[in-house]
Amino acid sequence: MKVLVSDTLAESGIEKLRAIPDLEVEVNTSLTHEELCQAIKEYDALVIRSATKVTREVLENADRLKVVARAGIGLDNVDIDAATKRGIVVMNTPEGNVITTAEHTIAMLMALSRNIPQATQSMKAGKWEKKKFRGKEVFNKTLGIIGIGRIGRVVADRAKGLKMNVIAFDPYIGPEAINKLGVEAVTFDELLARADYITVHTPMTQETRDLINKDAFQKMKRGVFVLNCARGGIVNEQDLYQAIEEGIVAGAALDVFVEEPPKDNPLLALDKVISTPHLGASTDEAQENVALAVADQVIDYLLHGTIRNAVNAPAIDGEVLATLWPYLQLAEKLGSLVQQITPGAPEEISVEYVGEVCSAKDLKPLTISVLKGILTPMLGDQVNFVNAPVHAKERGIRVTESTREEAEDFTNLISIYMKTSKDENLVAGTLFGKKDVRLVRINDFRLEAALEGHLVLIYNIDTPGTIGAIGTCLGRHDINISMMDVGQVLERGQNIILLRTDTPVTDNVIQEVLALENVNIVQKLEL
Ligand SMILES: NC(=O)c1ccc[n+]([C@@H]2O[C@H](COP(=O)([O-])OP(=O)(O)OC[C@H]3O[C@@H](n4cnc5c(N)ncnc54)[C@H](O)[C@@H]3O)[C@@H](O)[C@H]2O)c1
Ligand SMILES: O=C(O)[C@H](O)COP(=O)(O)O
Repeated sequence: MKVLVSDTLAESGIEKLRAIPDLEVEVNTSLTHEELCQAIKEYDALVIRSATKVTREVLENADRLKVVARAGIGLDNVDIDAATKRGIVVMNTPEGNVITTAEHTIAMLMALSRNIPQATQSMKAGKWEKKKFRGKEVFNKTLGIIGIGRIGRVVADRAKGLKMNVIAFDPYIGPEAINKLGVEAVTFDELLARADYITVHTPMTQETRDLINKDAFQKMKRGVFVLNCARGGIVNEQDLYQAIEEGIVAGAALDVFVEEPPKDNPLLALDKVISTPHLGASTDEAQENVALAVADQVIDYLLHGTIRNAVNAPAIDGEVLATLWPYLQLAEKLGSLVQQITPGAPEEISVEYVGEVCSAKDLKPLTISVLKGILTPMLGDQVNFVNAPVHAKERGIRVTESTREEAEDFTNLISIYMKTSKDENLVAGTLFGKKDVRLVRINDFRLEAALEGHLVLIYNIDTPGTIGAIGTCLGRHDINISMMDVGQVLERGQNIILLRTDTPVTDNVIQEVLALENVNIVQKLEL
């Protein structure tokens, strides 16, 4: 398998990837977008940081690509929807540069307060401007943190060490949880009104784009300092310029920009603005962390199918995957079976988990496996574990999941009910031992059949000689039956027969079986 590293990655990560004999690793950090669109066709994995733009166009050319792996956090340079549609896992390494970025924020905060970059520049020019660069203490000042996630809370911790009063606004974290960090939870407007320093640590979303805009600046204290070490555009650049000109903002520290590298950005010319070229994560330690983490994640996914830190697939670690693995197979096989026996467009899918299987921490991967099983016969290879829920949603399929811990006949059971525009069916299966996948129910029929290979499902009236006639018919066509299982509903005198054959059964043989006396329905299945 081939891995392309298209942004600068610490050598340790590249070595780790190269140490895997099954991986061929190419490093090329100078590809243009057009070149990447061409080159990507050959690769199974793409490793990036923030410079490579993984656009829809790149992904449309990525015929073999299985994973886009970001050494770092922000994924706004990746079209995640387009990747998901194509079944490409997008993963990042969310932990490795948190401390480094928080430290950079603190460094910017101190540099801003004491005019360190400007004073350095002035001295390099041979000047001694002591008066000009008088600064401010941060002691006892109020720091307002917008977005108190991984980085925000490390910033809070370090700022408390500087004896600042820390307040924070984060609508997705309850006030109690924020207060527990020793940080006062406040509303957005309160933060704007009270803070001497405002720092943003949110992701770039529709909601956070231009979050700090003209209106917000109007609500701030005069003389406030503003920092953005998160993403360019969370603080609106034109409005910031204006606020500095109007004297509302005494200084700004920017590590990130709407356009990177910035072209003719007037903010950079202002004395009151200090800036770094997206250096938040650029320390030896952080780069080592993210490079090693991304290499591990790519290896785990390409070689073992273990998905970690994926933003478009539920995360399953190796251990959980090992436990869930047989259930994932069972879920997918049952999904495939119910789809193949139920004609029409799926409208409703209800999955019930019974018994031991319920002890799995997260059943979502199993339900996704069911969807993958159902959709693959309809949509082919384009469906996978990543995009199955998206396809189901697009088709307006209602999917529900329920659990029942007390098992009856089986220690574990997965049941799927599917209603389509034409029919409805219920199938259920279990694991025998630790990993043998078995079908145990189709509607009211109980049976016990392995779920694999070329299968023929026959509904017939329970009369002597019918099974013999079916066997003879297949024998005439040189089709060997390797397994047969019969389910009965005695009171109705009805049978279902599930046959596994060594070779696929052709349509004309199916018609012949259907023509036999007492045979009502014959369906070919592939599992
Ligand atoms: N400058 C750099 O080099 C650098 C390095 C790493 C991360 N980053 C950026 O830092 C930012 C934060 O990263 P993180 O790992 O802490 O993310 P995180 O997901 O751990 O935390 C983000 C927090 O923002 C909150 N949030 C979301 N929308 C909000 C809103 N409208 N108002 C207030 N809070 C909101 C979330 O609830 C969450 O708690 C991201 O934008 C990331 O891309 C930059
Ligand atoms: O989101 C991140 O991890 C940071 O913005 C770092 O980006 P970089 O890897 O390009 O330095």
